[in-house]
Amino acid sequence: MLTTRPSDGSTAGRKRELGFGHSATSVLLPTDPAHVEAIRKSHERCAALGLTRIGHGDYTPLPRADLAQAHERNRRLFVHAAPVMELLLEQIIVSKSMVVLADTQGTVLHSVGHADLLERTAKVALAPGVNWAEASKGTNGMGTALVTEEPVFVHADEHFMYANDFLTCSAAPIFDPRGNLLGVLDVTGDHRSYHAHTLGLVKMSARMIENHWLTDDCQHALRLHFHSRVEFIDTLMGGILAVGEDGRLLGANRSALDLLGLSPAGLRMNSLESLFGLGLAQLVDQARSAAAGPFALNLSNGLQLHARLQMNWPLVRQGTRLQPDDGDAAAQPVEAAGEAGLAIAADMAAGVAALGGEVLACLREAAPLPVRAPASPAVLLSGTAPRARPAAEGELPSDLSWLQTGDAQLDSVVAKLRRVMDRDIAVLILGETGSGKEVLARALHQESARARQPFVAVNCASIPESLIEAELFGYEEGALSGGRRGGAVGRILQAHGGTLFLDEVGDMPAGLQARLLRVLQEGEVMPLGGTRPVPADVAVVSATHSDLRELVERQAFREDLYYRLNGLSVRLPPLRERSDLMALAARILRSRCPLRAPTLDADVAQLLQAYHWPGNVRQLVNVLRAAAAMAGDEPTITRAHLPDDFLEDVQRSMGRRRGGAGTPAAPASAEAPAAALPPSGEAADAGATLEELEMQTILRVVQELDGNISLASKRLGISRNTIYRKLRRR
Ligand SMILES: Nc1ncnc2c1ncn2[C@@H]1O[C@H](COP(=O)(O)OP(=O)(O)OP(=O)(O)O)[C@@H](O)[C@H]1O
Repeated sequence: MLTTRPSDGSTAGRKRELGFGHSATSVLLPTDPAHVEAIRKSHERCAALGLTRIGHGDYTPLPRADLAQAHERNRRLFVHAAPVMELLLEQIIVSKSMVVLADTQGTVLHSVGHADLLERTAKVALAPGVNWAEASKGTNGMGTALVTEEPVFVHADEHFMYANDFLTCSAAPIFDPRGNLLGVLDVTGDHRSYHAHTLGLVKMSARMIENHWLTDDCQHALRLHFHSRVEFIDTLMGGILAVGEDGRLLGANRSALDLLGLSPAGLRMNSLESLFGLGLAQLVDQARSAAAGPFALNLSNGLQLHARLQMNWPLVRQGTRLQPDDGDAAAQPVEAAGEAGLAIAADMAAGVAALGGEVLACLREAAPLPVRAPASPAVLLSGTAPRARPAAEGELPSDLSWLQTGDAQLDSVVAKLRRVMDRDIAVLILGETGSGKEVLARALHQESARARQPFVAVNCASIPESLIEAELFGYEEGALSGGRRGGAVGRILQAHGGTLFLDEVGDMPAGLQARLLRVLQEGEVMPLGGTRPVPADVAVVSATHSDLRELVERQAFREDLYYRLNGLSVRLPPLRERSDLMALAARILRSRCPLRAPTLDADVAQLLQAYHWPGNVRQLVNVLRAAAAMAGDEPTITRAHLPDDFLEDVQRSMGRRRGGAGTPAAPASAEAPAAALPPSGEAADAGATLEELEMQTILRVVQELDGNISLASKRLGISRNTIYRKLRRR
């Protein structure tokens, strides 16, 4: 523990006595004014949010279903990060620390470290599902790095809450090649395990994840690797630019932005021509004439860079354009396709060497007890990095056929979509909440020619109205008070080349509808505060549970936008109308327990088939996940394993059906759960409309659960967004 705590929480007097194992040693903490200022500002933010230093924060993990959704949303990040995290852990294994990955909301997605590494309490607090956003835990590595979007080190009493004084954290944000924040990587340990190089290792690891993301994203694009020093081209310090066949810049790693002095928004405004004064064909010619070696590139500011080109397909020249070879034997790949990016392990080994060979030695020496033997250099260099496990929950569709589990209505939806695919026809998906609209949109993207490009989902109902414009269109630096340095690329441009999924599109504010229409018609976006429109090539898929036509009639939705979005509309059937419930159930159980999925006993199967599923597939997923957990190692799920609230609901709806009383067994509205759950305690208002009954039920459940929207969403079988939206409209 720290021997002293400055009464004002300041970071002055930074030479602190730290107990290190049994032998106390003194450590010089960073005195960099920028660091001191960053911590001070973070404390100010926490105080402004009403947090107190004596507060403890809530360490309850997200409910399982919400965590599964977070895993699903961040599956790609996990796949790229997991092997890097294992290797990072190897480097710090002796330092009593955990390596943690959190999403942009600060929710822990994955953490690795040995059970003995941290005291149990801290280990539990770093478990998946716990939130470390600055707004909930005060100043801390993950939360503060997410707010500032800069790497940060938070040591001992630099944490805003005294409860976290015993920790030391080093965190670095992770960005995609277009500059969008993906999450944060962090090393947290007992404060006695402080080591000056940890932040360096974390930054390096975050860059490694970003480089692998870029290489994967742009594996069919041409990549320019460069640095001002030739020996650094293929190191973590090397810049990488991904270039499209037409010379457009598709993405860059952080080193490239640093070397070129560009922000992510600035990248979009530039091309090969504007940066290097060269077209793509000339660049390739230059690379070829340099034979196998690097070639020189001159920036307009006079700086000389050394570069090499890499692509995974041969190019042929067509006049001034280049295009993939269609069989011309004379066309040579600029470089052999075998090298699909640097191996992660080799990256780490090179990175450690770059940080200074003494790092590992220091970390090892500092440790009183090596917990696990570090990987041998042979393992580090051979490229046999630990493989990422597939995310435990939530399979993702690989294409449309993934959705064909035996329902004729679904088959017909898939057939229609295949007919319009890749034809620049906007698709509108209609369906009740939880029926799988986003899953269908993803499957469509995966099967389309745009599959290697981004799929960007925007939930128009969950973004506050004041932020949605900046979120969609992006902004230039200075255009937004409180905006980030360098501006931000909006969601539309993030989807460039890929698919933009507008969920709950009926909730888009009226003012924005006109701007969106212009983007769709003109194929370009003007970021807030921008002076030049930026081309945006996106396939648009939108979804809604509302009756858009009715919104148009009520003039709540623009008719011209409606027709623009509705090139083809398809209706996803609600689960109660589907004939493939058993096949879906089997899939969900398989994804939950891949090795030994339990089966359903006949009674449960009958019950599931008779139920009307107001929350659709989402509710089925929740019920089966809970039942599978209850069943544990038992091979069959019986009624006893089903959640109580679900059984009560089944009984209530069956009772209603038996009693008749004119109550439909299946809800009539898309947002139907309220119809399935009339208010308990007092009798429902006989004269109330279905909508009013629904609202009464939502309010009752939210009240019963002390305002816990996540639990209410599980109980009602509708998404949290839907609850928030309905409560807002009250
Ligand atoms: N065919 C399917 N197989 C397995 N799981 C599915 C399938 N379709 C949907 N799901 C699961 O059901 C849940 C809800 O799906 P999704 O988010 O796509 O619904 P939605 O209609 O977009 O919901 P909302 O209207 O609330 O946004 C997710 O957990 C998803 O993984």
